[in-house]
Amino acid sequence: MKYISTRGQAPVLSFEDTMLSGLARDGGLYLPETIPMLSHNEIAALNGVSYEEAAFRIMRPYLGDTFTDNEFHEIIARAYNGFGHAARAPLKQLDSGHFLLELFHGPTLAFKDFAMQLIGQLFEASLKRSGKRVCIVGATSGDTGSAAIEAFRGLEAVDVFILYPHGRVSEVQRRQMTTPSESNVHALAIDGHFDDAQARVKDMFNDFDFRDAVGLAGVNSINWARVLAQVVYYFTSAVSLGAPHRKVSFTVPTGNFGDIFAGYIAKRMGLPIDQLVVATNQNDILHRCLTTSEYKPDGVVPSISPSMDIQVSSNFERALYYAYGEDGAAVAQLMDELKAGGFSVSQGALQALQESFASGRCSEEDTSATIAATVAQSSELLCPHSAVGVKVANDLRDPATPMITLATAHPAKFPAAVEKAAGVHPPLPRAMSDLYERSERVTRVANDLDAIESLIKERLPH
Ligand SMILES: Cc1ncc(COP(=O)(O)O)c(C=O)c1O
Ligand SMILES: N[C@@H](CCOP(=O)(O)O)C(=O)O
Repeated sequence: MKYISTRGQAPVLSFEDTMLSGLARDGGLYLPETIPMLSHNEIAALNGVSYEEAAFRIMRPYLGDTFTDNEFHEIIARAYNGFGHAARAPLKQLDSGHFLLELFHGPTLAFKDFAMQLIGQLFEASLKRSGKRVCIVGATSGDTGSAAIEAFRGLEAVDVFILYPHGRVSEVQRRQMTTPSESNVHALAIDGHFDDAQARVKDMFNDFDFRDAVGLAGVNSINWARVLAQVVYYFTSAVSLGAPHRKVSFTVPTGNFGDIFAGYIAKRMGLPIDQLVVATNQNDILHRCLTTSEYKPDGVVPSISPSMDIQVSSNFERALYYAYGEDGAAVAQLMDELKAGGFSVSQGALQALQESFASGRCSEEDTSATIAATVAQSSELLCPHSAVGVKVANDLRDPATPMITLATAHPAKFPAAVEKAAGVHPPLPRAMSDLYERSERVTRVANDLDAIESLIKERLPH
């Protein structure tokens, strides 16, 4: 399996090199040259197998000869061993025809653990074999950072620097990033919002001297392996509701477009998905683009679902690549226009996007009201991101088709918003109950590329 860039001008890479290199050298994002299909029978045969076995069967075709089957089985087993639920991604029924896919039973209580725990194991196995060392730099609005730090803390051949927007993540998210004591992990609080942090990370990848000097790697969803790992739970949940013999729909709380894009890949692999619904908070650039064709970032507004406070949605580029008929030059042109303020999607591409994705927006008031109503009706305490999904799913769903809404984080990561909405305090799981007593280690940084690069170079072991 070979991987190509959305902008068409970067070297074609293997799975392993794609995983270790992050952003393509032309600024684009890597995608597999072809998307492998699973047959009707292969999908049906996923029914009743463990999450780990399903993960093996779904991801194996993408890996080429990077690992033997045996090695890959062991990597997957280690990745999901620490999850707090035997099913890994259990489904709960909310009401007739509406199901919640709980993706928060991993070590940092958000869906990011599904990919990050796996990537931690993949990196470790690959780097042990090659003897190489990498420097991971990531941007986070809260959950990617904590999942990355958890997955890579203490690893010999990896240093991790996570940029998070100062004052714009929840206290639990911040503490998950700032309290690990291992010297190879570094939390950096940047003056700015998530889009600034993500832009600086991409700048570092595009600064080839820096990139090559430090051995830069990325674990944001620019990394194809992140998206790939997230494809798995679309299959396992759909199959448990009767796929491939019947269609299901998904609603996905969306910010950087990685999770919903994994759903799109699942559909292209043959999973019979009816609606794929993008659910946004008040930072609704994706909903506006999918309904009007205009993609013009106009400033991030803080919300009670802070992990989705994003206006420059990285993986939308991958969706645009397919919507423009796999035309890398057209994507590169749009990304240039974005740098200058924004772009309009062509009519043909908009139609293609609308054939793949529906969308809706949830206000702050509706987010709180959905948390309150859901706990009253079904005893399920939602985090604000999942509530955005549930509200939009209720607005758009077709009662004839089961709807699965992705519950992307545990309510205990956002206790203030949840308690205000529902009057219930969500306690942290026991393993984390002393989180508020642990001491924090964080460095405040300006939104300045040179300053951040210098700090990283100083901190790296010489
Ligand atoms: C809890 C939570 N929900 C939803 C999202 C949005 O996911 P994506 O960025 O893949 O669209 C995020 C951030 O990624 C998140 O942390
Ligand atoms: N919401 C994310 C933002 C980064 O997204 P990613 O999927 O590209 O890593 C977060 O929690 O950090």
